[in-house]
Amino acid sequence: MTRLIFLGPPGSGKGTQAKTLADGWRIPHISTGDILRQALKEQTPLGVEAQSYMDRGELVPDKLVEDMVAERLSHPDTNSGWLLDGFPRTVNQASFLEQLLDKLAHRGVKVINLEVPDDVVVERLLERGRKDDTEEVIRRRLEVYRNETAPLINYYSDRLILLKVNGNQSQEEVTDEIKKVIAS
Ligand SMILES: Nc1ncnc2c1ncn2[C@@H]1O[C@H](COP(=O)(O)OP(=O)(O)OP(=O)(O)O)[C@@H](O)[C@H]1O
Ligand SMILES: Nc1ncnc2c1ncn2[C@@H]1O[C@H](COP(=O)(O)O)[C@@H](O)[C@H]1O
Repeated sequence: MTRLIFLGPPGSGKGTQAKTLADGWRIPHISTGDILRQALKEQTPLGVEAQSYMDRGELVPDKLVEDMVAERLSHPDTNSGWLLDGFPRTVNQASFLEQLLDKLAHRGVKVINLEVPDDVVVERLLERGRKDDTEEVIRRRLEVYRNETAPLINYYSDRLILLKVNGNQSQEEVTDEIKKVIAS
């Protein structure tokens, strides 16, 4: 049973790796960013509320994403495992997730921390060209990452479930390293 949380700065390859592995293992890839972008496209109340935060590179309020993740993890397809990409992003969200997984009896979670230098992620994001991949918004997302999300490295390291992976190599090499570290 594989249950993985992907951590790492914007552009570190969380979505790329989570999608490849989820397709191969036939388990759900749960990306909070993708769910929010879909809600935005459909102009649901959630999407409308999230839009201004996303456009500015700010985090959407915890409660909104926590409800989304609780709803998604309640689907039966997650009983065969899951990959979480983009959640948690704050210590509050991590502590919410811990309690939720406890209630759902989802055990054996591991955290993959994709390590990629800042200059490399900026270059990748400018090339990706999503709506929030402008220089100004990227700068803000990196700042938010450092202030709000990076503390999760210690949070999960303290819980002895953090696995470091060099994200600054080819996509295939990163995938192989992830498979290796979770097996060891
Ligand atoms: N190992 C890699 N080498 C080079 N480019 C990569 C690698 N992995 C991903 N990319 C590219 O970098 C960009 C960012 O990757 P991806 O969207 O997976 O990152 P992310 O961590 O999910 O970002 P975000 O948190 O902003 O959604 C994409 O254009 C992707 O194709
Ligand atoms: N876990 C999250 N908490 C708050 N805001 C979030 C979260 N996940 C996504 N967001 C918002 O969506 C955009 C894009 O997310 P990506 O993971 O980069 O696709 C992010 O900047 C937040 O505004």
